[in-house]
Amino acid sequence: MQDKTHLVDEITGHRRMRRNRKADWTRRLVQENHLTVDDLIWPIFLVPGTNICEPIPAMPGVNRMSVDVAVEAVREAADLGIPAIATFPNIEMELRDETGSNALEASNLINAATRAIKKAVPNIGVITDVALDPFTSHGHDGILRGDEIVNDETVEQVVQAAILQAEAGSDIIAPSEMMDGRIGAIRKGLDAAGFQNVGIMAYATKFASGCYGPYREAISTGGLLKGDKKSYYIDPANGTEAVRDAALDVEEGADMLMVKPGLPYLDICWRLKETFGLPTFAYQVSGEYSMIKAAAANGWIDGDRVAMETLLCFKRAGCDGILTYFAVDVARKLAGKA
Ligand SMILES: NCc1[nH]cc(CCC(=O)O)c1CC(=O)O
Repeated sequence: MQDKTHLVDEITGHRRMRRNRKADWTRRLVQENHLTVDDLIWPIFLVPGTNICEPIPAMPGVNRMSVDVAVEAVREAADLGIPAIATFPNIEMELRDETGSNALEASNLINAATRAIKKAVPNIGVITDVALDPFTSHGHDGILRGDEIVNDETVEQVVQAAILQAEAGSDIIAPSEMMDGRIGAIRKGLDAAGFQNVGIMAYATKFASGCYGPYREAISTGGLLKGDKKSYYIDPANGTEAVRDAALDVEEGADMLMVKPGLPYLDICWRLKETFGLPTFAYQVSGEYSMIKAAAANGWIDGDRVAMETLLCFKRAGCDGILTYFAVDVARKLAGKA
């Protein structure tokens, strides 16, 4: 019989991958990617009123907050070193209409929150979405005429909404509605209004995903949505189309790119970073968060460990940062406070 040790040596020669893995110190020494608090963007949900902090059942650990409560939560996030937040409003049903006209109110919920947050916590970045879905009675991101989401009219309105958000103090406009030509139009509109320093993070590749369910519960659009968003979001089957779509956003003046959802689309993160070299972000969306939370609640996975692993994987895939509902928990953990 042949000597088994000898057999392994013959196959691997002197190469032994496990030498670098043998101890904690070697593993730390060769670690290629790291997650730090600087990588985190925290998405938060807003509700009208005061002193409200209501749990979102489909997203355990995530709350809808009135502006006063949100300000304190954002202060804690800033103290932990989180660089930026992204805000999403749950607008009163009475204010929602066919065209999402509340998006054009200078003091609507999202703008009121931006003003209060920038006043109380000036050193945290505020990123605001200009899609119309929180404001429309049909839950679509744009203006619905018949059964069509009309592109150019939506873009015009989105530009006006972006200018109002910039006036309120938003640092970065993040348009998620995937209308064609929106990045260029928003850039022009912001510049003409004197907001050359307000950036644009393009939801460059937003896919028609099943992973947005809990978010729609959070801002109460789930029950409203007629049909689906396949006529404006990208087909999950299409990678090359996603790169082309992002190329237009880059050409039109995007400062940063985002991929959404995150984990099932790591190949897109990688391709965008390799192709354009712009700061590239992933949005680990509500469904991704809830899947981890649900499995952890059942005792099937170690939720904290899996959350950290997924975030690190975004870094490995080339992302400069991640929008994640885990941001505050993770920041606490990174600071040794949890
Ligand atoms: N403009 C829509 C929008 N803005 C943020 C999310 C999803 C975020 C998440 O799931 O965490 C969506 C998706 C949608 O409802 O179609």
